[in-house]
Amino acid sequence: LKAAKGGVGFPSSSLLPMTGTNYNIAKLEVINNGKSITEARVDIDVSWQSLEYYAGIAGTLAGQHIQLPGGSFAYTRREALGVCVGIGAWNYPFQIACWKSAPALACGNAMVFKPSPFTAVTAVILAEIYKEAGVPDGLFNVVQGGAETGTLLCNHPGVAKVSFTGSVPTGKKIMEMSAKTVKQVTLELGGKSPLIIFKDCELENAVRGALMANFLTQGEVCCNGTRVYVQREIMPVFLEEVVKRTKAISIGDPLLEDTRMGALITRQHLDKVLGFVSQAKKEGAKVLCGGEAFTPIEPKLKGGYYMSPCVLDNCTDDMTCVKEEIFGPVMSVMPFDTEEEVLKRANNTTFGLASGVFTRDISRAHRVAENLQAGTCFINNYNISPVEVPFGGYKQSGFGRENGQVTIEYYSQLKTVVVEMGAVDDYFNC
Ligand SMILES: NC(=O)c1ccc[n+]([C@@H]2O[C@H](COP(=O)([O-])OP(=O)(O)OC[C@H]3O[C@@H](n4cnc5c(N)ncnc54)[C@H](O)[C@@H]3O)[C@@H](O)[C@H]2O)c1
Ligand SMILES: NCCCC=O
Repeated sequence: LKAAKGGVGFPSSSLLPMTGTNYNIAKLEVINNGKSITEARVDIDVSWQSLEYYAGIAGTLAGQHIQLPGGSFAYTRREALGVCVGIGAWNYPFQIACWKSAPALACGNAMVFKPSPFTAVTAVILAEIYKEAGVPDGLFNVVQGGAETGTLLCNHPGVAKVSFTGSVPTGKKIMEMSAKTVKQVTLELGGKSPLIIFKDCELENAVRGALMANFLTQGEVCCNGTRVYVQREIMPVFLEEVVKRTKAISIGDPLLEDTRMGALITRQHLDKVLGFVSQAKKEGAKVLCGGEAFTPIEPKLKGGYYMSPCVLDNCTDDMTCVKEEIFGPVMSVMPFDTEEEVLKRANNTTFGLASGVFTRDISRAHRVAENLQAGTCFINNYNISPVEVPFGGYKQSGFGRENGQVTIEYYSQLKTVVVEMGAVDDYFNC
């Protein structure tokens, strides 16, 4: 099971069949969400890696010793916040529950977790796993429900912190509710991330990267690089390759080993994504492939929420498909000429979750990473999120981080203890 190390992406070793509990959770996640079994396995691997990582860190939490004059000193203690609420989105149900609860529990907090009502099942499995591992009753709790339940949790005076994963509009409400009792907040919100492909890139990798940046989990990934900027000279060859491979993606029963794209989350969401494609056409974009409801051959899959992955050409920065988060398998491709120009265009958004650059020029790669206004920049890859690496947004994509050591700071508070070793000053002369 430890063969797979990685994140959203597909380390090839993670495609090995799994057995036992992890495989059962992955299957449940497929039924929960509709994503392919190969992806769900990666999600479950990333999830247990998060539990192991923070369990290891728990014993290392430490403060600082500060020497003061006269032998006095101060020290700091990292302490728990109290009851933390976790509210999750439906695209990575089990993984989100682990990314929030593992650091929360490692820091000594209790957590009440509310999954999305569209994917209610696997968070309960996590609660069972914690119980089996010896976590005392009441330390990790799952409550089911939608906006109303989430509102009650955010307004509860006994809650110290809310860690939220979801859309920007809901994130704003969470912040507003939490402000009433000055709760700490972590917001992991949406994105419309740029992926910049320079003409000196390794084209094969850039094409694979563009698929990774757009079509995992049916395109329902917050950090997807859906604004693909391609340097003009290589646009024809890039488009030819990317369209050829997009057309070859196998869509169908997500429980089958060969399937690489399952079903979208709901009929309503499928209609919304298809609506973005229609709007893009009206605004002048050209559909190079996909963008339609898809009916797999198997009779039992009729009526499923499938769509063919879509590549849009002739896009411009002012189009709806380029400005708004679609959260479906729709890639918008645009040409650019210079580094300066593409950086300006890439940063011209209220989002700032992720970004990517493909180039062989090492100086350019780091310069572009420095200048992109996003919480993550992938160089020559995309959508890799190992548990050791902090993940989170800039601008309206949120604040706070998940994964990595830094997340400890978001689930704990610092107490300072000041120790006097001499006499107290007779300042008042009395
Ligand atoms: N940055 C990240 O790490 C990350 C990860 C996954 C998804 N997302 C984002 O999530 C969005 C898609 O997920 P979604 O449709 O589930 O988002 P959403 O905002 O509709 O819902 C997210 C969660 O909030 C709850 N909720 C809804 N209204 C609420 C309210 N008023 N008060 C409290 N809770 C409320 C929902 O029940 C659900 O559990 C996309 O925008 C995507 O980019 C971000
Ligand atoms: N697995 C991390 C990606 C979550 C974003 O949707």
